[in-house]
Amino acid sequence: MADISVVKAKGKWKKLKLDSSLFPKNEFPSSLSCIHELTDYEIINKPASKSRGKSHNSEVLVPSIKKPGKQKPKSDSINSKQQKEILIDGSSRAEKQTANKAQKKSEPKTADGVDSEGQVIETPLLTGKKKKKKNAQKKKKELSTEDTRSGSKTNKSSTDEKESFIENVKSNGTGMSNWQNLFVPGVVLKALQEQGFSSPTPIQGIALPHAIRDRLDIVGAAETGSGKTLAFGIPLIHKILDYKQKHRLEQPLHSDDGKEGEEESDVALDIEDSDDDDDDDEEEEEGSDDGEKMMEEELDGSDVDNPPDDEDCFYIQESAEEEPGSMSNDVTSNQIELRTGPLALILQPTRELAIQCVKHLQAAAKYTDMKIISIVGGMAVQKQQRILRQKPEIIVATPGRLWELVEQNDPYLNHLDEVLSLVVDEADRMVEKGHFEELTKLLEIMNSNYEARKKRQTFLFSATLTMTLPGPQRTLSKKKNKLSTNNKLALLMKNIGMKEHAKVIDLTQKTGTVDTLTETRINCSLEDKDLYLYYFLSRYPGRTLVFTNSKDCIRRISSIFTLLKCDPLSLHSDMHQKQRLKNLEKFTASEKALLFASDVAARGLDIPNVQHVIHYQIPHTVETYVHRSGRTARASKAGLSVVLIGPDDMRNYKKIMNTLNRNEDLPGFPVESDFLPTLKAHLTLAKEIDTKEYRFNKKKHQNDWFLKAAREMDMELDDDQLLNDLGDDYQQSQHRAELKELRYELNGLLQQSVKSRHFSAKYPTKTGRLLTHKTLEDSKDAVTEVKENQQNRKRKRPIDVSKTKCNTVPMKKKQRKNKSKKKLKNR
Ligand SMILES: Nc1ncnc2c1ncn2[C@@H]1O[C@H](COP(=O)(O)OP(=O)(O)OP(=O)(O)O)[C@@H](O)[C@H]1O
Repeated sequence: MADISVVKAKGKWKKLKLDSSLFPKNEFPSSLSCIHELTDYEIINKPASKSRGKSHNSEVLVPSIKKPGKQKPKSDSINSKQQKEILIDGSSRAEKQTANKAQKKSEPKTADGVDSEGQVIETPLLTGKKKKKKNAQKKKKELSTEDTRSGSKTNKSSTDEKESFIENVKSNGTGMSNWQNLFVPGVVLKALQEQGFSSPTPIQGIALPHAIRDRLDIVGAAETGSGKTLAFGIPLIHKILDYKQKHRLEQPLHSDDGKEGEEESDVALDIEDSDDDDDDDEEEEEGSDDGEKMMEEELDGSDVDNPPDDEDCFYIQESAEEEPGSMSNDVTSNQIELRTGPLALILQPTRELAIQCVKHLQAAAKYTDMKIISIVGGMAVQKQQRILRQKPEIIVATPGRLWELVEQNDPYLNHLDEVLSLVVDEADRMVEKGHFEELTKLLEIMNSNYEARKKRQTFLFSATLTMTLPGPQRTLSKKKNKLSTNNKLALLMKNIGMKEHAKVIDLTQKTGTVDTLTETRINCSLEDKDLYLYYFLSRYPGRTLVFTNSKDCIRRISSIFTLLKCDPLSLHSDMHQKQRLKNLEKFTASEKALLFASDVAARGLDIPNVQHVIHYQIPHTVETYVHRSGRTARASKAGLSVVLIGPDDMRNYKKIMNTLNRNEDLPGFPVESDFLPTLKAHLTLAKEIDTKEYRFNKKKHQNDWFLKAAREMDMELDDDQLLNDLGDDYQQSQHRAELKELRYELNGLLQQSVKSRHFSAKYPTKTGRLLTHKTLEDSKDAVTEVKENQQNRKRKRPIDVSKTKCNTVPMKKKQRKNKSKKKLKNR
């Protein structure tokens, strides 16, 4: 084990002017905003302890910055505040204070000087005094209760953070500078820049420093499409890069193509040229030239025994710890590290989400050698076991399949309890039926390793997390369900081993949905739902996602709309995984694609530029409404949601609106009724064909099944009794001919353009133009149409919600009585 160098501080920390000449090749690290220099110190060499895992008090690590100029000796002892400033360099004063608080919070939970992950925390030795410790503990207690509370206070502070973040972004303008101070590794920044992510989203801007710099567990709630994946994904990548850097071993260089060397220099573009001046030859060539002394840090950073009880001392570990959040460029694949299991685990509720999450993370980790894979149901188990043998750093999994592999004693998954980071995405969904059991079993295994659990960083994210967590005005319809979900979530947070001082970031709005989403409704009878859907799809072609409450409904409307040449795709849980993914791909590929989906697609799916979401039936829960609607209007883009409200949907619709604090009814979607008769004719014909085909095929299918079963059992069937009557051959061919004719007729109708009914040869000339038939396609985009319609209505007369036919906001009893009295009078 390497010796430890102890630094005895003699001088003061002095702020240096930032100058690109301080860095090799004039590469000024974009994330750096300040450097302090220790003006005088003495290095005392101390032998390192042989025991690992022991606490070490208050190591303070020298920032890995090339020291320019000479150091002026000064006699003052080191000031703790100044030390901290160095370690959280690049952050604002407020951030520094937060960091200090966060440090204080984490101290008493673990051994002194080691944070919850067993990493060295930047607390000076001088805090050893009892009184100060007590104060710090008191403060920590206050802070942690404030943070973990999901009530208004936390919400308010998240809102404040959001406001100040938005202000910052505004004042910074566009450009990657908005990522500064968020401690994003340079390699990741480079990938983000390539993707055009010039600015972090609010959840990213707020979560990243807390996760990376403060190393806090995070409970995050933000609207759909707000970039939550990277809000937890970047800290994960950061942690793994950090880990790899600390645990690299020498490995024969890959001399074949020199690719890695190239990658390395690429990677160095945006990154701080820090302390990667290690023993590795290749890195010496590529790396920094300042000749600073570095050493490898031990796995948990706690290898220092008996630190001197000297207030002015701190340690330089041989690989000097970087400031929290900073990351060197030393992340290429010519290193291996001592690990036997994955470093991070992300749990997702659906297969599609897991696969999508892998894609997002792979894009962000493009310039690292990190392996990120998915373990999901519906794929061959053997194939997944093979992939696990490649030792991926990050596993994104659905609980069911992961548990199956754990049960089969997969050697790599035997080390699941050692992961450094754990994410439970869509956490409120994960505690629902179908996931909770496996999740609990997985957590039991993961938490069996107490030490690892203490070090682990945990993230719980969802767009509707705070709807499930108790809070003001978040009441859900069924109290029983609500309680059980709350209990489960509380249980999850406990079982998951989230730390007491987890940071709760709630950026969800009172209305539950994003500002860029336009929400509308169409009230209609049950039978007319198909007609309005057909109207919408024909008039506003664009990538449209239609949600239904049942698979049977998807099957029915799929076949009708196929006959109507709308080319629908479908997605539901009864489909084979391959077909599901294929359909998703097709939907993503075409700008005018139509997808009929069950709620398996409601959460998380990030399909670019979905223009419209239609709720064919109102969902059963408010969360589902929010998630379904959130498939459009993502990443600040505009989107439209239309709810088709039949009489049966009214109750749930009202409840959802109430839960989402809507004082007004959703605006009605403007429908030009002139087009409806023609569309109805198409639809009627399509339904007739569908019914006839369906009935015949069903009977035929049953007969085939019976005949096959009888053959297998060597039985003779009495045709008349058991088999459906399909008619004789002649009748059957007549039936087929009839269907063919109907199809021919329908196709003929579909080829004609749909015109408005009310056109006559007489027309008003005052307009100065000849009025012609309006065709169905003559329309603006749906969002513009809704907005213009709303403006026109406002101009004409103020909307009195209580008098509109489609009013769905619950009326008070008294109002209702008055209304019926008036009606009686009028009669
Ligand atoms: N900083 C950024 N700038 C621009 N786009 C971003 C940024 N971060 C993420 N995105 C993009 O925004 C989209 C939505 O991100 P993401 O899927 O993470 O949202 P989410 O909050 O998890 O949504 P949901 O709650 O629906 O799961 C993605 O296409 C992602 O690539």
